[in-house]
Amino acid sequence: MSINEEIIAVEEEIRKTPYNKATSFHIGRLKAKLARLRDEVTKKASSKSGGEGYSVRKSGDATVTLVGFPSVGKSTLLNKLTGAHSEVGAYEFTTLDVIPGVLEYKNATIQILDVPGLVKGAASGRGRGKEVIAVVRNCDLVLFLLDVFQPQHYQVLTQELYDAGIRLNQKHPDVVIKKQDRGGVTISSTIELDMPDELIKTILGEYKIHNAHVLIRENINMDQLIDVIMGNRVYVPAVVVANKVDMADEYTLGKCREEFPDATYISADKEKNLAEVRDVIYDALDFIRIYLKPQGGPADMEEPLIVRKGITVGDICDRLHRDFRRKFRYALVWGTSAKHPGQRAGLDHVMHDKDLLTLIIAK
Ligand SMILES: Nc1nc2c(ncn2[C@@H]2O[C@H](COP(=O)(O)OP(=O)(O)OP(=O)(O)O)[C@@H](O)[C@H]2O)c(=O)[nH]1
Repeated sequence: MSINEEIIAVEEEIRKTPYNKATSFHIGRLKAKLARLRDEVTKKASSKSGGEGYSVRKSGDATVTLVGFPSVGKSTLLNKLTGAHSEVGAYEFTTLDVIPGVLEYKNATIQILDVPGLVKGAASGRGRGKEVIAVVRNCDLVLFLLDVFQPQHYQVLTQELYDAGIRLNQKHPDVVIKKQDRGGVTISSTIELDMPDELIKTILGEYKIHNAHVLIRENINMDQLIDVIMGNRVYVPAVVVANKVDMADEYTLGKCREEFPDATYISADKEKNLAEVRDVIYDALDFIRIYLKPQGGPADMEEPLIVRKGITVGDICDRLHRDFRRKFRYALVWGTSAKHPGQRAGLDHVMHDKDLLTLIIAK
């Protein structure tokens, strides 16, 4: 049996097994096996491609990947948003390589990548899918572009990315596994868990983890536990945009809206609602503005530094100059992240939107 056949067999068995307390251990083992098999396939696929770079170098403040089936209008949207010259064709697979475009919006420079259509089987290395996956793994936001006539594509696309270890609109589970040399598995949790300890131990056992401290701070399911054990998952935000509304009748549009009430409905070709797409991208990227204030002088309120939410003083040092972290003495912070105006802060201090920052760097 090939790995892909094995995967199908295990998936089938999971689907067929009714979930209850008695079968949960069996299912847990199957899921662990499935995750391992999928990982093997992904690794094989990437080693076959010689590991050579398909990736486009990241530039700007954030990178967005357009993901969609062939001919849904990705090249058209990219061109309209950024003025890049991605070839637009009325046939499938016009995008043969990654085409980067740059969207300048509200002081942010956002790189948008149009990648070859993701087709079923991408995670297993079919078509050019594995290259798309490599790009998606490294981006900051996935923009699913759907054809309003074919919303069912969404399911295929998200499943494809899921199988390749990409988790959309999810946070890394709040679980820490510390492997030990002996002492068995000890589990501590700060909340009540649906999964019994024995099941957690069974799943860990599938990965030959027999001695470990496990700290769990949220009510996770089996899949999330496996994600933590595998350790190579990426967590990426995603938004949905439905295209070609100019051709859609009320019924088609209504059906799509029912399924995707939060999607943005556009016509890339007729430039309808493109401003909304820019806002959706900007908001989903969670940008914040930091105003740099030279010591003793006024802050530069004209050109804030555009960074992502969660950024620390240390990260900002790295961005400004390669020596700043090493020569850093302390920072002064004004704004909502500061306990009081002009609070002294260290490298780990997390900045908020519209904070003012002074860096004191040794000469
Ligand atoms: N009616 C209509 N047609 C559109 C719209 N956007 C794109 N198209 C057309 O759809 C076809 C495919 O568009 P592309 O932008 O090449 O699609 P793509 O997703 O980049 O396709 P691949 O490169 O094959 O992955 C072209 O004929 C476009 O003119 C739209 O909003 N409305």
